[in-house]
Amino acid sequence: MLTNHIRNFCIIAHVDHGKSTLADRLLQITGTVSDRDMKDQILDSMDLEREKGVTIKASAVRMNYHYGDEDFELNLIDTPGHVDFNYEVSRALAACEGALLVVDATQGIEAQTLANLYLALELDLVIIPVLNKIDLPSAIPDEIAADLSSLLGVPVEDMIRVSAKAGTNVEKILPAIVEKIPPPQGDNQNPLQALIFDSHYDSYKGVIAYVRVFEGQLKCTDTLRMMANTTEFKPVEVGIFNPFMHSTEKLEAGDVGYIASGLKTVRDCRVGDTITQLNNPAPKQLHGYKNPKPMVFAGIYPVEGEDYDDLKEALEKLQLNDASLIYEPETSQALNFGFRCGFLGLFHMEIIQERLEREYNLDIVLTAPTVEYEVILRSGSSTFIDSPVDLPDEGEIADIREPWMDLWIITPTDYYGSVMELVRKRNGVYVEQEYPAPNRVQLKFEVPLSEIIVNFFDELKSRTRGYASMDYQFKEYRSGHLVKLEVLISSEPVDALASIVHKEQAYSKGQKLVSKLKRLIPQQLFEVSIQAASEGRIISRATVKALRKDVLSKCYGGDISRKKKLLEKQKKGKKRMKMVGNIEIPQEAFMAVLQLEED
Ligand SMILES: Nc1nc2c(ncn2[C@@H]2O[C@H](COP(=O)(O)OP(=O)(O)OP(=O)(O)O)[C@@H](O)[C@H]2O)c(=O)[nH]1
Repeated sequence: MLTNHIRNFCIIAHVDHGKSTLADRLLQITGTVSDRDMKDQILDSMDLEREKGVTIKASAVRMNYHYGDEDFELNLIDTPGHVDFNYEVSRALAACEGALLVVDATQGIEAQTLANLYLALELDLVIIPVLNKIDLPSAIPDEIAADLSSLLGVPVEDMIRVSAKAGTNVEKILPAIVEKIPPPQGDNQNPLQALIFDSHYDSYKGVIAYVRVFEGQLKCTDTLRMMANTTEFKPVEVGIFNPFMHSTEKLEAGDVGYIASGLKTVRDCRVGDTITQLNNPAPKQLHGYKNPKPMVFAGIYPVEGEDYDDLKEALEKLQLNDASLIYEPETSQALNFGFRCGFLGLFHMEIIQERLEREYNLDIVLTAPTVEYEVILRSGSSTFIDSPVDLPDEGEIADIREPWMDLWIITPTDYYGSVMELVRKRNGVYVEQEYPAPNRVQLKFEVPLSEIIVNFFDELKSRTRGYASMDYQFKEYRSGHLVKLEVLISSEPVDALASIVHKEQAYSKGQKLVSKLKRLIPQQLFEVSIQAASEGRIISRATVKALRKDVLSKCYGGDISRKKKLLEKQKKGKKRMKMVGNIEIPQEAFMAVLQLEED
């Protein structure tokens, strides 16, 4: 097809504003998916993936659309919904010339609405504003159209008001796409430049790269090369999604489609990389390649030791489709064998945790998440550590630096004070504010990442009755007066309970932790001492008194089966305990470090 009959676009929205529902409707009205085949939210194909074991991920769908006596090819590219995947979002946007900006007419502009909009504007995308959920009684489309109009600098009449759920007005979007979004540029005669904007692993065809061809063309007989990663490969197949994988003879400049690479890991096929031809390479790669770096780290351990292999297998499987998840085996004296995992951010961590629990049915313990610290040594060298256990001896350390983030929060103005207080409590620094809409304020802060990885988002939501939204981005490493806070149980340091904290908080955190542990550690047959220590000093101390626990004393008479039952019950209770030396510590205690903020 001639490129002037192609339109490449994506849908950007804040979470839950209706992106997937709208995509479904568009596929339906263009006849890409028949009504009968219409499965709700075809673009969210995680369930399908799970059921079939192979992936049918349609995150780039070709729709045919007849308009004004001409046939058009509309490529809809899906964008990931979470802040932690901002980089992936930016690459998906880079594959398009335009974007539908979907805003919920009951909610208005939210943090991701703005974050995604700014990404799209940076890439010079044409924006088509769409107000969704106009069927809801609580919708205030006039007000929100006015807000959007002043934000985008376009007339109120330009907002397309739809109900993606009911299908109302959705048909008005297609002509707008054809008329407003420019066709792709590019020349089939130039050397090949194809941008990878997503990928997934397929057990038969290897890694499938989702590509947008900018220049040149490619066939399945060509030998190809990733320009940043330098991997060379011969494709197994090339094709398009309509909405499922459909092989074609070639992909040309302007096209969106897939290359089945035969590669075994998504790590060899990085989002943002440029694919070219081995024997006729492009002079340079497309702009914007970056290797996303994990920012948040935590240990993941099976509750039951025998689940270790299952956990390992589950992580391997998750990593097949998620190049940004990293893990390596780790042993902890308290939690035995597990994995140290790295995530892009707190939402990424939650997603992985949830998938391990729900999809793989695993009972896991997550240790307190940490960030990656840069430790400057007195010797002049520096090292990065992501676990308090790896911190060098205090005497060797000249400085510890930690990652700081830019943080944006949008909230109704009523909660202004409460949000300010929350961020201050987390050592954040106020930078500026803007009013993207009446009664809504966008606050910008700088904040240490370590302060927002535990319970921050939940607290923000509860303080603002669910109305605030946030977005954050790495800014820089800064010196932070950081120290290690250790916990000693019966004079033995317990690695899984150690943390790195701001010096001025060490004392209060140490005290809280000790009193919490005192409540959580059950009485044993002997006295147990709990201490918190930092910089070589004991900050706080408590004792759990000895107790002789005799479950059988409850049994009078000689009912042997009842005795057996009680012993059985006691054994089970013990299973959820971890032995540290000869002391039983419940799982909960390891989470205590995490939950200090809540007290
Ligand atoms: N009443 C009404 N509900 C809608 C409409 N569009 C979407 N919804 C509902 O809003 C919720 C979120 O819709 P999704 O399409 O999943 O939103 P999304 O933006 O894709 O959400 P994420 O995938 O989480 O980013 C669902 O419960 C939809 O049924 C609409 O036009 N009217």
